[in-house]
Amino acid sequence: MITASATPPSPAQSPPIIEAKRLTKRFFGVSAVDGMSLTVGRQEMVGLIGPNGAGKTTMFSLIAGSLQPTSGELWISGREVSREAPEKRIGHGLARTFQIPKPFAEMSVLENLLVGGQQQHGEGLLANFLRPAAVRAQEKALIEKARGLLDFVTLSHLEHQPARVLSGGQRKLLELARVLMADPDVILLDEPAAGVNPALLEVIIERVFALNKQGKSILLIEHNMDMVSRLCTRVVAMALGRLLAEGTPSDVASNPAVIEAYLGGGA
Ligand SMILES: Nc1ncnc2c1ncn2[C@@H]1O[C@H](COP(=O)(O)OP(=O)(O)OP(=O)(O)O)[C@@H](O)[C@H]1O
Repeated sequence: MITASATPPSPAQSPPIIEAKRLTKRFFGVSAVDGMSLTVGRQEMVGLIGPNGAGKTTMFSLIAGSLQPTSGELWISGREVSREAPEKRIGHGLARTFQIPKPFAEMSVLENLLVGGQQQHGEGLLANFLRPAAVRAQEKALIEKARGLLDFVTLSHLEHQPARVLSGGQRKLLELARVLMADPDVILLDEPAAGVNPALLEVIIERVFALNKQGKSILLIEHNMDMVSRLCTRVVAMALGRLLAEGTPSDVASNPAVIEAYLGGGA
């Protein structure tokens, strides 16, 4: 018998896609992140701000799994993943971009998307020998997907160019396309506006907005408050590894403790 409980939960009812509970990371006795909690709801776009050295990037590394917490817990979609490897978290729909993308400079823009390390039949010589048609079909599908994503990030015209010719902003767009190859549900975006010229910045803002509208949850580290307030409904501010304030972009930007942290470089 079908009951009401068989209905899939709405975004509002389902557990947060990211839930960090009292995360702490100490390096040689110094706490880069110190009892930090935050949540990102399904289809939510949350800004993570704070002065240099606040612990934002360390927080991303703890969420992505490239760093293990000294203490605290991390949950993805209601499942505890605190000790899981980064690859397993990717399998749970989590992706992360880097502040300074490092594409393979001599490979073409398209090839950079194809080396994304997806599970392919063609990975083994044996598979190539035994199932050549399946391998070819999968390669074709991957190329089509990569081309679609290059179109989405407005880089189609550069498909065959080596990645080294890309500007800083174009590298950010390629980085976005790279993580989209894995079909993530939630994306950790690390300073997508840094070093990007104003024209391309508008493209990045518009593309990030479109991804959120498509249903992707986003946690955005950004110093550009204009971008944060245009994109995010909720902002989390941290300083000295701790939560400082949380609320709407305008509430957080006018919070005296946040202003003091930016002026004084701490909290
Ligand atoms: N691997 C490490 N070893 C030692 N200390 C570290 C390490 N990584 C980060 N830290 C320290 O932890 C603190 C937080 O750094 P983090 O890079 O997370 O800050 P941030 O908010 O991302 O800064 P920014 O805005 O400048 O990128 C800093 O004091 C930094 O020096």
